[in-house]
Amino acid sequence: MTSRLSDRELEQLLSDPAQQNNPLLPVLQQLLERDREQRERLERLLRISDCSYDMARSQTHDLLHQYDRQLRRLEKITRISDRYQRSLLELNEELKKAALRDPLTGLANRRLLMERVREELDRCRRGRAPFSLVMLDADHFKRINDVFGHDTGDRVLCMLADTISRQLRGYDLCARWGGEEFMLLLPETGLDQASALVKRVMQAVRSLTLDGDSASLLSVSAGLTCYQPDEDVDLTINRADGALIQAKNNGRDRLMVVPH
Ligand SMILES: Nc1nc2c(ncn2[C@@H]2O[C@H](COP(=O)(O)OP(=O)(O)OP(=O)(O)O)[C@@H](O)[C@H]2O)c(=O)[nH]1
Repeated sequence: MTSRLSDRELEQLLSDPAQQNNPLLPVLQQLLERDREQRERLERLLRISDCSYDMARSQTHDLLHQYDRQLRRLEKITRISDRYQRSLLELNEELKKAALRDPLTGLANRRLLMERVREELDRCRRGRAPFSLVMLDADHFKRINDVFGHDTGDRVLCMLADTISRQLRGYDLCARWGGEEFMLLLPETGLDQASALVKRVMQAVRSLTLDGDSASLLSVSAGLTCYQPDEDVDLTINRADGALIQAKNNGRDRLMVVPH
C-alpha cells in the first residue's frame, strides 16, 4: 500500500542537509511546486463551482417562490372569477324570473302567459284538444282599497292570487293580467270541465276573510271561452273579456260562458 507524503514531510526532506547532493532533489522540488499549483487551481475551480451552485440554488429558490406566489394569485383570481360567474348566472336567472313574473303576487305576468298560450296553439295545431281561457276580475276592488287602505288591498290581491292558484291543476296557469284582473290558461280543457274549475275558484274566493273577520271579503266575476281551431288567439282573448264584461253587467260574482 502506498501512502502519500504530506507537504510538511516533503519540505523536511528537501531541506534535509543529508539530501542536498541527491540528484533527485530538484526534480522532487519541481514536482512539489507543480502539485501545489494543481491543487490551488483545483481549489479555485471548486470555489467557483460552489459559488455557481449556491447562486443557481438561490435563483431556483427565488423562481420557485415567485411561481408559488403567482400560482396562489391565479387560484385567488380563479376563485373570484368563479364566484363572479356564479353570481352573474344567479342574477341572470333572477332577471329572467323577474321579467316573467308579477312582482306583487309572484304569478306569471302577461308575457309568460302569452308564451304559454303560443305553446298551446302549437299543441292544438298538432291535433291536441283545445284550451280554455278564463278572464277573472275582483268585484268592487276599489272598495277594499278605500276601506282598508292600499297596503291591505295589495295583501288581498296576494291572497286572491294564492286562492286561485290552489284550485288549479299542475299544468294550468294563472297570470296577473293587470290590476285586479287575472287570466287562467287551462290546457286541453273543454268548457264543461273549465266551468266546474272556475266555480270552484269562485267558491274559494267567497270564503276568503280578512284578519279573523267572518264576513266574506270578496267575490270575482269570470268570463270563459274555448280556443276555436285556427282562429287568431286575440279573438279568443277578446271573447273571454267580453264574457267577463257580461258577468259584471249581469250583477257580478258570476261566470259567463261564451263558447265561440
Ligand atoms: N291595492 C292595489 N289596488 C289595485 C292594484 N291594481 C289595481 N288596483 C285597484 O283596483 C281598483 C279597480 O277599480 P275598478 O276598475 O273601478 O273596479 P272595481 O272597483 O274592482 O269594480 P268592478 O271591477 O266594476 O267590480 C282600483 O281602485 C285600483 O286602484 C294593486 O296592485 N294594488
